[in-house]
Amino acid sequence: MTQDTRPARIAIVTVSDRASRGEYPDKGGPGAEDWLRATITSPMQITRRIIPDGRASVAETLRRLCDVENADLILITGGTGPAPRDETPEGMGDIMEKELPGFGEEMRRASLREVPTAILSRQTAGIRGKTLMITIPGKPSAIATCLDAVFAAVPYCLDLIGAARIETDPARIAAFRPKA
Ligand SMILES: Nc1ncnc2c1ncn2[C@@H]1O[C@H](COP(=O)(O)OP(=O)(O)OP(=O)(O)O)[C@@H](O)[C@H]1O
Ligand SMILES: Nc1nc2c(c(=O)[nH]1)N[C@H]1C(S)=C(S)[C@@H](COP(=O)(O)O)O[C@H]1N2
Repeated sequence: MTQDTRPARIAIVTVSDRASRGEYPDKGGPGAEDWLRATITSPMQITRRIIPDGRASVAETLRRLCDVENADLILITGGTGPAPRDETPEGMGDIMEKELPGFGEEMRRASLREVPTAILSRQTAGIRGKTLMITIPGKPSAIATCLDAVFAAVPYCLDLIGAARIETDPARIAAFRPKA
């Protein structure tokens, strides 16, 4: 395990046909950024993208963020459901090297306390190189629900893959590092 002390590079990708066309303002991207800024206390650089739904659109965007922009962490919101245009998991699946299914299991469990349709989301997480990618449903309120449920494991996951080290505000998320 190598430890990287540079500022963490974090990307937030909103996947939505209508938000990408400007038919409604994107609330997911700003919501995710606010959540991260309130939670992560170590230096970070956050970038945001809004892209249309679709397997190729998601795969190309994530590949570039991983391989060219060297993101440590990517949050992807939207396109995880069963509708024909919902292909975020397929797009991420095309470029990820390892899946971390526990993320999806726990995020769905937390969401199920709020909406019975939580089981319609195929959200998951995966690794490509030194990048952790986490998918979240498009509903803006799902961001806090899902990140609250899993983020305690994210700093150690980043340690394990050789990504930047991040610290969190323990009042919001107590990062768990079993070998610290
Ligand atoms: N990025 C977003 N910003 C604001 N609201 C959103 C966003 N994504 C989803 N929503 C809201 O959540 C609802 C359900 O999300 P869902 O992803 O199913 O939308 P959708 O109808 O598939 O959107 P789109 O056609 O743009 O992909 C949407 O109808 C919209 O009201
Ligand atoms: N926390 C939370 N999870 C949620 C929802 C929600 O409103 N809140 N919506 C569900 C619904 S209705 C769908 S269709 C799926 C997929 O949403 P997506 O296609 O926008 O990713 O997420 C599910 N998970």
